[in-house]
Amino acid sequence: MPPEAVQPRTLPAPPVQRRRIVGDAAALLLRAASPERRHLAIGTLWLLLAAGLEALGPLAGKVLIDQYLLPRDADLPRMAALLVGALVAGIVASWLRYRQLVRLAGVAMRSVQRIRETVYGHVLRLPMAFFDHAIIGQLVSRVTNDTEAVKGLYVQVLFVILDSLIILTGAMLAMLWLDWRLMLIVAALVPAVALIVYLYQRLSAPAVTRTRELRSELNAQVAESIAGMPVLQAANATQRFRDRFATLNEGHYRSRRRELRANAWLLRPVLDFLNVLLLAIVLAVFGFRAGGQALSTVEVGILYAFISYISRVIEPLVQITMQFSQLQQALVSASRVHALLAEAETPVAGDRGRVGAGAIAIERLTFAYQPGRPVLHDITLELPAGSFHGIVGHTGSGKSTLLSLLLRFYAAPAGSVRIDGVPLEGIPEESFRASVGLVPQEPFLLAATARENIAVGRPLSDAQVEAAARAAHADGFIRALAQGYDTFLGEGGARLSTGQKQLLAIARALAGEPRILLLDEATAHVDSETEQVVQRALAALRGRVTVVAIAHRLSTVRDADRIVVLNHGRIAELGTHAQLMEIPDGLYQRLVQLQQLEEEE
Ligand SMILES: Nc1ncnc2c1ncn2[C@@H]1O[C@H](COP(=O)(O)OP(=O)(O)OP(=O)(O)O)[C@@H](O)[C@H]1O
Repeated sequence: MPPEAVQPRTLPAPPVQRRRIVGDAAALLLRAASPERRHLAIGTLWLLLAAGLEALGPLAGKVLIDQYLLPRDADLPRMAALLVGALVAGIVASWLRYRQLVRLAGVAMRSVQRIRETVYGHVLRLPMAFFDHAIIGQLVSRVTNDTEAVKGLYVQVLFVILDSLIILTGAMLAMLWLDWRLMLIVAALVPAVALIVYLYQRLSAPAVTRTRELRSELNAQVAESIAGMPVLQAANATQRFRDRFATLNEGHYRSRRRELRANAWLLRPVLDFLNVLLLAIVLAVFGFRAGGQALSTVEVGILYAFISYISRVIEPLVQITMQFSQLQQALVSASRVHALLAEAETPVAGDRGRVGAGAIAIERLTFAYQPGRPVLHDITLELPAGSFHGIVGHTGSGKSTLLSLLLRFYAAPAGSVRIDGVPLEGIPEESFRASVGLVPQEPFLLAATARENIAVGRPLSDAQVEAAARAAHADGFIRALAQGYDTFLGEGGARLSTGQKQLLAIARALAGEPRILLLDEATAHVDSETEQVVQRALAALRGRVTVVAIAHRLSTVRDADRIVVLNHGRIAELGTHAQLMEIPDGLYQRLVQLQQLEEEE
């Protein structure tokens, strides 16, 4: 296998700072749980009460031993009252714990539901520049898997750790009351456990982070392979992708195994050993104090209570530490979700102005994706309302970039683009998107019906959808489908030809009744007949809609009011087809001649 096949395709992650991960995760939890403050407070309060009631059990046992059993004082009514009291306290405590855990489970699930919706909503508002670098599978993983793992964080933090801490505190307080010196011996367990957790974390944290990274890469590869399946199969690359997947998967298995080893060695066995050690120490202390004599009745009672409490201290500590590996994973996930949420959203546009007739004015527009490397230079252009402009130029000359700026996918320098006199950045989003339609180069279709694909969630009547389809000359082929407008088009419109998809995309853009229509090589993949259909559809918009069409196929824009010829990000020529053809040795003329040659070949 070639070495590059095993390299992960994502950039190596910067070393993760533990403190930052915990801080990010805490910020995310607080944010998601803030509407649940009341439930959290009540749940914690009742859990405290439950722990208090549970702590009474061994105390009742101590009193029973001290006052009745050892002195052989069979005061039956009092003994029965003590036992019934302890039983009722136990039942109430169990009921309270059950109710509160159900309550906190609700808090956890609602919070995660909220986080997932927030993350998805946030992703929808991210600027296009973000998606230039995003890997789809990893993003999907953030929205689904990582948010699910955050639920683990809630379950661990809220249920196990909170509940365990409360039980622990209750038992420690009871021991403090019984014999503070013995309590101090038991309390020595807490730093010992802290040390174990620290060691565990040191050993397993890199493996936990790596496991999650690899899982996300596995997702990314599956998503990418499915999206590019025709290319993969045609290029006979499936074996290579299988190998790469297997290597990633093997890495995932190894790092998961490392994690589990640390878990298996450090957690339960060490804690169980500490439990035994502690019992031995407490028994030794009692033996030492008694100095060979029989224990007094008071001491027997205390010994009984202490042995009960030690198991109550150990069990929560075991629970907390056992949850640690999951907690680690959940923390990493939460911090990644937090990082995604920290990505700056597209700035909110102003609230003045709206698109009217659709006149576009571009003035001295210079734009760079990377600082210092402009791809558009000093563009000045007037596009009157209702006009039809074609944009042509060689590959990489900046045509799509200009369109992306008109679409506000990237922020154009303030004031350099105006629509009806209003700076682009000042037009409210709703009004802007409703007035500017796009027909992209790759017509993106949803796995839905033809009707839904034209409406894309907008509240359009059937008549409006069908009128748009007629205007795009798509009505004929849609009606010929098995269920007409209600025909399911398959994932990505798999049941349509490329030309039909393109007409559908035009219908979708027209259905919004835009004032401005932008087309990005809408005829690149269609046959000459469909191209003529598109041309007729565009011609019908003349005077009503401002049309800007990028075209590789020059015949599409031949009839445009003006054709803009871009060359290395600058306007090289501007005029009608006839005017441009007259420029001696002109760029446009050469493009036309080249295309004629290609067609003849
Ligand atoms: N998202 C991006 N990030 C960085 N550089 C980009 C990005 N998109 C395009 N470029 C660069 O900007 C330049 C102009 O690209 P653009 O896509 O606008 O050209 P184009 O004329 O539309 O090309 P084509 O006809 O091939 O679609 C190119 O050099 C390209 O590499």
